[in-house]
Amino acid sequence: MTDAPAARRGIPGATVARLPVYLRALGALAATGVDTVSSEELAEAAGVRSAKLRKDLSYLGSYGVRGVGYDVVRLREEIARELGLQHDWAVAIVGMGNLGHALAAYSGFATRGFRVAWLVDEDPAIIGRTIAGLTVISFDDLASEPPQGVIGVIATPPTAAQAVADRLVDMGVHSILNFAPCVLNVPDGVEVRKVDLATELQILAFHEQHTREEIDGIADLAPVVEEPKEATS
Ligand SMILES: NC(=O)c1ccc[n+]([C@@H]2O[C@H](COP(=O)([O-])OP(=O)(O)OC[C@H]3O[C@@H](n4cnc5c(N)ncnc54)[C@H](O)[C@@H]3O)[C@@H](O)[C@H]2O)c1
Repeated sequence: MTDAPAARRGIPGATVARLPVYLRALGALAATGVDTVSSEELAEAAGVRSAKLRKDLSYLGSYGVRGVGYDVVRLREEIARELGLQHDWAVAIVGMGNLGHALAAYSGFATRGFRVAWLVDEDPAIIGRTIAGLTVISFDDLASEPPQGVIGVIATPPTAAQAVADRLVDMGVHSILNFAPCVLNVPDGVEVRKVDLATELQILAFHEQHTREEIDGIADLAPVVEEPKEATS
């Protein structure tokens, strides 16, 4: 089912972005006791077309068995291995305001193999506080023992985000998840992923506006039905 060397060859970014979706769908199937799944069933559970799913999984060297489908446990392992999820990753959250608090308390990171290990802020009123069982430290504290293989999460105001990214990169961080609404400049070899709920809402607003225009347009084109005249005598 798997050709491991093939899985090491270049996988398109869009495919990588869908692998966690397949993983989540497979997890849900496994939880209900499903052993094997067809590409059509898995594609439907993941919300993609089955041809796309098959193409994506072919990059991992997974082709399934004709007439049987994919072994759920095995495919989960293969995707998890490709994503580097066989071991826990430590996460440092920088900026312990509203968002930082919520992220630190989010149990979904731990269940997916991400251990929030450091909480960082610059505000002396916040440093030393305990949030979700961890003590908030300063950047200098973090820099005194630069963490290895850590994923940095930026939850500071945008005005501070570039300086925070620079400090994380100086410490050897190669992977950053940026929640601040700004573009970060980082050297080659550093991967930045951006989360921006406001942008997502703007895209939905666009969709909503055009849907309404279509509905209004259809209403304008609808034939006018004349009310029956009442008898006068
Ligand atoms: N991506 C999204 O969908 C989304 C959603 C909500 C908020 N945000 C963004 O997340 C960020 C945080 O929002 P919030 O509401 O938690 O803000 P907040 O003001 O409540 O918290 C910001 C925290 O960052 C700390 N901080 C500032 N500069 C710092 C630095 N140089 N080093 C370390 N810590 C520093 C502050 O002391 C504060 O505790 C903002 O940029 C906001 O726009 C993004």
